[in-house]
Amino acid sequence: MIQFDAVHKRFPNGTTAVHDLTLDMPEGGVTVLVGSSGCGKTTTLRMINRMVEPTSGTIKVGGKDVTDQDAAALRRSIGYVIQQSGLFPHRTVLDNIATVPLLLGHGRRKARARAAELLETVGLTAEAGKRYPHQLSGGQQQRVGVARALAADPPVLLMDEPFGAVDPVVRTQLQDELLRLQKELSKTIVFVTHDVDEAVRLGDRIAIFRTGGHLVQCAPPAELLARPADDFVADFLGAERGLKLLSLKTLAAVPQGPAPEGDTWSLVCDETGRPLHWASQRTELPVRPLRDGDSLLAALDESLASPTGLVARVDAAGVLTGVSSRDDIHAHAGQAHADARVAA
Ligand SMILES: Nc1ncnc2c1ncn2[C@@H]1O[C@H](COP(=O)(O)OP(=O)(O)OP(=O)(O)O)[C@@H](O)[C@H]1O
Repeated sequence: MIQFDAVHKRFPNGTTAVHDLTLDMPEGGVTVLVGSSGCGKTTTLRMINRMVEPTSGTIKVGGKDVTDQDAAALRRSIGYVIQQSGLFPHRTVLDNIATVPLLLGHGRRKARARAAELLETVGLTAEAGKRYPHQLSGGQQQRVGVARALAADPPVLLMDEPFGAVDPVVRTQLQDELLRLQKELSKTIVFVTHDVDEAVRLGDRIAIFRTGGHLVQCAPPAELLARPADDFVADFLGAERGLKLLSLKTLAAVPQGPAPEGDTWSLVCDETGRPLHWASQRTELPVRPLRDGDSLLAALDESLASPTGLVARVDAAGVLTGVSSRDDIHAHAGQAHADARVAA
């Protein structure tokens, strides 16, 4: 757990970057800091590992006041990932990842073995480990940045716009990877972003700041979307709050029935039962089969694209389990909103 208690940061030039911040960031969860440019997100993050010192107030990590600890040792014990990956250009990828374990006194062999393991964890090949950072794509460099931050197995990971400089497709992949890793590792993560969708996707809790370093609201994404504290938060979350909420709910509970046969449209599957397309006498249209873990938003989208309004459901192996109707999906979407309003 990371605890901010009445933390204030005023820079020598008179700028107040963080104003009286009291905030708990739960252990093993992802707390996302969002807000417009200059509202104090990075300053908040950097006070956790003492790259910036607060003017007043206390910050505790795991119950210990950070100012009671040696700043360099503290920094090494906390993973830190930034937008431009911050890799050493003249060291190979493997050596970059091994940096902190080496600093911590692990032998060279052990540090490199750990680095090789991590390379795989973040989805890179052993061959990539031999290259230099400039020989990797932006997305790959960010993966190396994450691997390097994880190398000393720190309980806390600070991530400052780590996926801000890559294209939307790679960004989604990196978010997926982070969610997968987090399921296994349960780190306490503090993640800064400008992107509301990224915040909703990754955050267990989202803290919204406004200019002057004021925290406006901190809540789980569903609660924030269902009941923003004020107009600032509502505006910041954007017009499609309802749809964003549906991105948090899965399709699992929506009933399914058998696929239609002998109708105008039929669902054609291959010999193993995997859906191929919708077919009528005159034409074929694509099908996007969904799994239980896919979102209600994806289901709603597919039900609108589907010529029958039906969504093909598949199991983990991609084999058809049934279809769900647009009406049933819509009903669950409405229920998700009602539940969020009650829970908020
Ligand atoms: N070293 C510094 N000296 C003076 N002012 C600073 C310093 N670092 C940051 N600031 C100011 O403090 C405020 C908060 O900055 P910070 O970088 O924390 O915001 P941010 O929310 O992370 O912004 P962005 O989203 O643009 O990265 C800004 O007004 C910034 O100009």
